[in-house]
Amino acid sequence: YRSTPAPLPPGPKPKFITGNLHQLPKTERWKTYKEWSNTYGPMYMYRVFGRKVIILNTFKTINDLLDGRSNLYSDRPRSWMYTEIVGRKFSVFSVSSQSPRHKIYRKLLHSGLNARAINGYYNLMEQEVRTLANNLISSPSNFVDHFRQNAGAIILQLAYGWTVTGTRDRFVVLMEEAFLLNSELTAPGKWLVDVFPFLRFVPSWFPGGSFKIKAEEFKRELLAVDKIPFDWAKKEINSGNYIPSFTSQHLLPEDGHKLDVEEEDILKWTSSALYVGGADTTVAFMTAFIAAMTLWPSAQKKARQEVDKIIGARKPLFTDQASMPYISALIKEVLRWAPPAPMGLPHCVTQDEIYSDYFIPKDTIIFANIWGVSREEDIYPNPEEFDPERYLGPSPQMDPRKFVFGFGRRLCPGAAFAEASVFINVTSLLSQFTISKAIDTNGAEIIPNIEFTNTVTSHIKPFPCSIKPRTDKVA
Ligand code: HEM
Repeated sequence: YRSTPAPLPPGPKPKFITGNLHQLPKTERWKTYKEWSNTYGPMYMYRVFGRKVIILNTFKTINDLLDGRSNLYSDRPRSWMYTEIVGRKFSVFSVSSQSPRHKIYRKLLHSGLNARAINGYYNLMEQEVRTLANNLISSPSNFVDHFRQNAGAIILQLAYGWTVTGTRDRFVVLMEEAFLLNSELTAPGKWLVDVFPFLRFVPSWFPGGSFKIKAEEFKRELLAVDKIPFDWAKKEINSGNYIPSFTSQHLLPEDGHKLDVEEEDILKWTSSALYVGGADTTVAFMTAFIAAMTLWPSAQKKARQEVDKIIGARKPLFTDQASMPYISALIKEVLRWAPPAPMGLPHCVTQDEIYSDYFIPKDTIIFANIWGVSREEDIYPNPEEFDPERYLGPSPQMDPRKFVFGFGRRLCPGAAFAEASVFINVTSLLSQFTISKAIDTNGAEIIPNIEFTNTVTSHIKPFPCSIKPRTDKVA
């Protein structure tokens, strides 16, 4: 133990080798992390084997460090298994903030997701919301599958020019597998090689080396996710018969030059990041929207009044948002009430630091408890209550977009795109459907129990509700 210039942040007492692994919560971990802050304060540290992890639980600590000192706090943790052996080092989500690739990726993503680019996706979103509405009419209880198809169809067409057909679409299934693999691979404390890096030299047939066989499988499968859609798009583009997409726009640059191997690799990683970052999060949002509308009919009623007044029988346009304060507030409130990524993604600090009289060593993993901020009572009184009016009136509460999309140099590049796409979906669904509680066999309303999955993008687990075409409109 070397002496440190200031004490390390407080935290639960670690065990000798495994640290706090045995205490890590298995369900809705953000809730336990918020409870721990009652004991240890807004910033505390735990350990998993030798690795130090800090959880920031208040808007102030998060804003001071991840935004205020973003030049130091925007790295991602490296791990032997995930980033090195399975080879995810160059993925957009894992790339080091110190790698030149980080800036290149962000610039490229911005080119495909900025306000002007988003206008170009309007027809696609509009066409897909019609498919979504038809699917909801024919099988309303499968609403999550329909949201998945909707998000997948928009993003796969945007990224590769791929047209999704049905819920079991080949590429949608491929991408869904990637989510499962990624969450298995990144579970804390799962791989011994991250604790004892010398194990990477052990051959796969030797005791303790079998993880290498698993690693090869993961590598192959994850590579397929990035490569198969990209190679498909390339083939279409070369044939001359293709739907314009992010990939086609960059594979055929205006100056006519042919991409070299490195440029192609960059494009491949950014196209797949669009899907990985964009599909699951919008599904989580739309599911939470349905849950909120089921539980709070008065908010639904007010929102629908605004939709009927401003949009009436025509299609919603992006520009309508400016004249729909209640809908804008409702979208903010869904983001706050059920943040799609409640713990965000891990950040990592690139040098020794002091904050609030505590020492934060270089390479410490930092998580922002986004959900914790959404429940800070000083900022959001009565935080479990879904109430869009928080953001209206003379003294509005803080806009949750300040924290649900992440921080510093890692801020979500898809935020504006996500908002545009959920705006079209939310207004269209409110204008065409009534969402209410399901009725049990005795004719009583079922109050859904809201529970979230413990994953990076957290989804509300299946719950009963009723989604019906509005009786006052023609289905
Ligand atoms: C409601 C929807 C969304 C939410 C709540 C959300 C939230 C987040 C959060 C919390 C992060 C981590 C930021 C950090 O590390 O501090 C992130 C990163 C990212 N998001 Fe989103 N996101 C959403 C939609 C999208 C969409 C639609 C796309 C693309 C089409 C996208 C692409 C990405 C990418 C590529 C990153 C990685 C950025 C990096 O590591 O540099 N996201 N998002």
